[in-house]
Amino acid sequence: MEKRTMIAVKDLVKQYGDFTAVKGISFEVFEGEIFGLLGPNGAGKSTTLEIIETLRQKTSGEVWVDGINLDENPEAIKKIIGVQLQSSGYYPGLNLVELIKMFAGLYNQQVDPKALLRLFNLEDKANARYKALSGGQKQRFSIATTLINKPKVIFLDEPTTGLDPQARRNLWDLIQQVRDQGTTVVITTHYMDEAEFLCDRCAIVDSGRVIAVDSPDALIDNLVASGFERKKEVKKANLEDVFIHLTGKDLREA
Ligand SMILES: Nc1ncnc2c1ncn2[C@@H]1O[C@H](COP(=O)(O)OP(=O)(O)OP(=O)(O)O)[C@@H](O)[C@H]1O
Repeated sequence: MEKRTMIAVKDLVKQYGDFTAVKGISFEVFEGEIFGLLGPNGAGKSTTLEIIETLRQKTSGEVWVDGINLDENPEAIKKIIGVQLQSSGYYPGLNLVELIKMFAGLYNQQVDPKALLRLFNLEDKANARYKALSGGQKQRFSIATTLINKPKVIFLDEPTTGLDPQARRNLWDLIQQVRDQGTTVVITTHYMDEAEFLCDRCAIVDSGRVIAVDSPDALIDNLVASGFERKKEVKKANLEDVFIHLTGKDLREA
C-alpha cells in the first residue's frame, strides 16, 4: 500500500550567525509511523524539530506538514501538531485535571480529563500538582497533553531521558499505543535500544546532515551485509534485562 507523507523536509538549512547547524537536510515521515531523529549532541535534531514545529525560523529549504507548506500557513500547521512542553510550561499551582482543562480551553477542544489521565495511567494523580509527580509521571503527563488538540502528529524530544528502566519501557508502550491509535510520532533520542524498539524508521543525523534513513532492521542488515561483525558474541540478554528481571516491570512511583 502506498504510504502517505505526513511530513516532508527538503534541503533544510539553519544558520546561527556564521555557524551552520543544519546543512541541507531532507527526509519524509509517513502517516502513522514512529519516526526517530537520531544523532550525537549538537547534530541539529532539536533545531530541525523546532523548525517543523514552527517555533524556530529556518534559513532556507522547505517543510510541509500534512501537505501544508510552512512558509504559506504556519498557523494551520500549529493546529494539527502536538508539542511536548518543558516542565516550566506547567502552572505550578494547578492540578492535572485543571491543567488539562486549561489547555483544552486554549485549543477550544472538548476533552474528558479523567479519560485522558486513565489512558496514561495517571488517574489516581488527577488532583496532584505537576511538580509533585515522579519523573516518569511527568513525562507521561506531558505526552498526554500533546494529544489535547487531537493532533495528526506529535513531537517528542528525548522523552525518556533520566527515567529508570521500568518507566522507560512503560513509556515505550504508551508511545506505541498513541501511534496505534493513528497519530504520527516524531521522536529524538540518544538511546539506540529505544530507537530500535520503538521506531518504524529513523534518520541518523550527524553534523547537520542526514547520513542514513531507513527502518532500524534495514539499517542493521545493511551494516551486516557490508561485512561488519561485532567483536564479541552477543548474549541473549543484557544488563537491563537482568535489572528488569530482578526488579520487575512495575512502575516505582507513589
Ligand atoms: N540559539 C542558538 N544559537 C547558536 N547556536 C545554536 C543555537 N541553538 C543551537 N545551536 C547550535 O546548533 C547546533 C545544533 O544544536 P541542536 O540543539 O539542534 O542539536 P541536537 O542534535 O538537538 O543536540 P542535543 O542532542 O545535544 O540536544 C549545536 O552546535 C548548538 O550549539
